[in-house]
Amino acid sequence: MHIEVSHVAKTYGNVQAVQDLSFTIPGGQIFALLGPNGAGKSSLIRMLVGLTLPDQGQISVTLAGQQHSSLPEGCFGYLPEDRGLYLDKTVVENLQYIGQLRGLTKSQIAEQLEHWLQRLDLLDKRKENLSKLSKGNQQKVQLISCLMHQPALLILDEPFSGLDPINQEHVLTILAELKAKGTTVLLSAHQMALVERLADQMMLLNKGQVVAHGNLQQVTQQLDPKVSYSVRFTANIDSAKLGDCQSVRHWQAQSELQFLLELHDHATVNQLLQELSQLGTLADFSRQQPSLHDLYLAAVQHHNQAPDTTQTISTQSISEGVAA
Ligand SMILES: Nc1ncnc2c1ncn2[C@@H]1O[C@H](COP(=O)(O)OP(=O)(O)OP(=O)(O)O)[C@@H](O)[C@H]1O
Repeated sequence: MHIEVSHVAKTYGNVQAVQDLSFTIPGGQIFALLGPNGAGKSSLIRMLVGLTLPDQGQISVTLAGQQHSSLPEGCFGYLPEDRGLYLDKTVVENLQYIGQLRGLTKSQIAEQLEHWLQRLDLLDKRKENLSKLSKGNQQKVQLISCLMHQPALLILDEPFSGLDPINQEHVLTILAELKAKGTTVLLSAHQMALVERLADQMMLLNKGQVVAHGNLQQVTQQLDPKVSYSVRFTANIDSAKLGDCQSVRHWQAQSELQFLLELHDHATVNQLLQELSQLGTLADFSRQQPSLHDLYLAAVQHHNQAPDTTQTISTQSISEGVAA
């Protein structure tokens, strides 16, 4: 299994939902699409599963040595954004029906049901109508419906949405186990902290464009993290004097005593400490590493403000706006 997406674009009316996207998913990888609402994640997924066609570009899928222009029926499990099970049927009825559609035998269905209902803590809900289940439990049933036929590829549109932290961890573990068995996974998500623990590749989208793409290290680099330093003084200082420090490029007050500082490129931490100690007694000093989540928020904000959004922000600073 190998998926190649080449210069794919999709427009709805005057909305460019997906703009010239290219990427490759080698078999056995977990590939995550991230991005704010309307970034184009679901539009891309719908093209991949063949629900819509790209306006431009190609999708090529290599499966067992054969090339296809879309995903062959039956080789993948798809969790759609609009969940599609029968609310007036029980959990078991829904899953039996899906299993039959997938060509599983009765005993295979029974085996899969036993395994997954137990795994996802749904055994006691098996005879309940879906309409009686919480959103999170409905989501878990929907997930089982994608897993029952043990597909080589899983395409999951927001698999973590509606799940509590414990169930998010459950799903994370299940996906990691499936990957270990060779399953390829393409998922979209908003939960960056979860995805960064799981994904081999991440593609961060905004307005249908790539903001950053690669493994965690590459994506972090592309988002151009600026290291900053947090300092807390034991007593009030004349904060205006922070702007006079030779080593300080930007500063921002976090409280009366605490400040966030960014260094000039040529400045050293020693120089900073010396200058700060002349302003007051330091109670605390630490290096701040922004999380991927924070970097991403800043990058999307920057991308949205840029007059020409066909440029990616990968080489631009994400730390503007902190008044000196
Ligand atoms: N069928 C459609 N008809 C018209 N516009 C659409 C259609 N599907 C998507 N769009 C538009 O395309 C853009 C991308 O939407 P898409 O659903 O792909 O984003 P998304 O990243 O999946 O967002 P979310 O995180 O909210 O699910 C949005 O502006 C959306 O309004």
